[in-house]
Amino acid sequence: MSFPRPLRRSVSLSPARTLRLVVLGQSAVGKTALTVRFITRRFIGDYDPTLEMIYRHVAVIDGEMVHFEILDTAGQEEDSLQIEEKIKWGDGFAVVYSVTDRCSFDEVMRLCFLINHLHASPKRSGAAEQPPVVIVGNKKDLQFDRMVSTEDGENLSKALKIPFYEISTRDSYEEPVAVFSSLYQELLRQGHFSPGSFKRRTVSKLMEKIPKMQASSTLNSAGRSLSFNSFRDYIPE
Ligand SMILES: Nc1nc2c(ncn2[C@@H]2O[C@H](COP(=O)(O)OP(=O)(O)OP(=O)(O)O)[C@@H](O)[C@H]2O)c(=O)[nH]1
Repeated sequence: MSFPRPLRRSVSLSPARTLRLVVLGQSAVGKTALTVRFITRRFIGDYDPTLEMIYRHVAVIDGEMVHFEILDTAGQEEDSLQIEEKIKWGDGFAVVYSVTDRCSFDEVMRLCFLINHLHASPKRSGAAEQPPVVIVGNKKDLQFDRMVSTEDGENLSKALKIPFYEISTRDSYEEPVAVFSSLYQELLRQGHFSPGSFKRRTVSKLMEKIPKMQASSTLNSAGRSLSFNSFRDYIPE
């Protein structure tokens, strides 16, 4: 998989595409760790439980500049209206569970159905097409604490016809990249973007209240994304 590609100066970039992704799942499954790993390449061990956060990140994929807006949701109980609002906001979805937490796995199916229900719209190209969703089984490094087998994840993936990744955000940078990359590729395949379009939509009142974090990485002379030193280095907008 060729993602993300270093920026070469000779590449002429089309106008940016903006891709809104929502990371869903129960508390402590690793949603923030996954998002921050993708954006910064680093695994940062401890976070306070997340309130909603939108991360912005720019990556160059196959010569296209892609603006990611990633909504890292709170895993703690929310009312269903709030979750629905967030799901409606997104273009693509990562539904995360921890292989060490059976309850978090049981929640995946409910979230996937909710996403399909809310995005079943004639506006989507190919009415029968599902919105891009991936199921992510995180923390596979914790083999001794495992409560959900790989087979469980694969069976759910087959039943729901949704791609499945079992990953360790702690041990791998490539695996989180594959998760976000596959959502991008699927949105592209579905023709969700008009070529080179810069898609902006109205941000709902609820989303305006969500604190935003700017995480657009700059590119150094070696053509690699600069990482942030720590979570605190993000600059609030
Ligand atoms: N061993 C291991 N620990 C992980 C991994 N991913 C995340 N964690 C840890 O799991 C804990 C929870 O991670 P978070 O990213 O805060 O989880 P979250 O889903 O965002 O939690 P909420 O904000 O409460 O919704 C942290 O202590 C992380 O360091 C992983 O792949 N392996």
